[in-house]
Amino acid sequence: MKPQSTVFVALDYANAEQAWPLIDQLDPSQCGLKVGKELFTSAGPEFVRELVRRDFKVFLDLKFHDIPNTVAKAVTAAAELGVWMVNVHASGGRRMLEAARAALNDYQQPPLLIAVTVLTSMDASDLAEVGIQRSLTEHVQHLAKLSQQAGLDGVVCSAQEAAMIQDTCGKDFVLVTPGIRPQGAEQGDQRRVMTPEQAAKQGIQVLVIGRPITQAEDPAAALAAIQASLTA
Ligand SMILES: O=C(O)c1cc(=O)[nH]c(=O)n1[C@@H]1O[C@H](COP(=O)(O)O)[C@@H](O)[C@H]1O
Repeated sequence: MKPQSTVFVALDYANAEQAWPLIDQLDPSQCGLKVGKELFTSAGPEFVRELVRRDFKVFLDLKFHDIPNTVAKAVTAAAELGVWMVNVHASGGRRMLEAARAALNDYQQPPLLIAVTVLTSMDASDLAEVGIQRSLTEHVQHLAKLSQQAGLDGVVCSAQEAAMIQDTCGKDFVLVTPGIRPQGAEQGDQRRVMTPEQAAKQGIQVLVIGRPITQAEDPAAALAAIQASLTA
């Protein structure tokens, strides 16, 4: 039996006032919440603390990518907020990843530490343009292995790469997949997408879904429909 996938709603709203109407309709035992750059920049750490107080699992998606000392301090600040998961960019390199890992060593219940491999908005031509010579799949695999060697708990990747990473890194390595699009939903800026049903069948632990929920006429109903499709 494959582990059940948890949907994390990407709260990509301009401010807290716009986010609360949806959050108020959600059950913390049914989904997690992702706070990214837009909302964190406007609503700040107190908003994140309030979500934690309300028992939500919070994925703080600030994709830290900086020198090792700075990233270590930033993931420590995230742990102090009580978030469930925090991410960094794998392309920050081994020493940065190891510094982030070491920074969380003293916590009894540290947040899951996850590395972004290749953004799901990128395709092969985007990668070639930034000078990566190997194929997109090979690059994702390379960064996943590096992240695992550095002691991270898992990676962010496209659901299209899930089986390959499970083969390479094992099934306990946590996979977090954005770029999830229900059949017929607009792809927008995402390039490597998969439906929620297909992704859940692969035993991906965390499905990150934003606009198909937040831009729906009734976001809570859109989330409920996606969740029903996962267990159908
Ligand atoms: O780390 C992430 O969450 C992330 C990594 C990635 O490769 N691609 C990606 O889309 N994300 C985030 O996942 C969310 C996807 O949102 P939608 O495309 O609206 O479903 C956004 O908040 C992105 O910032």
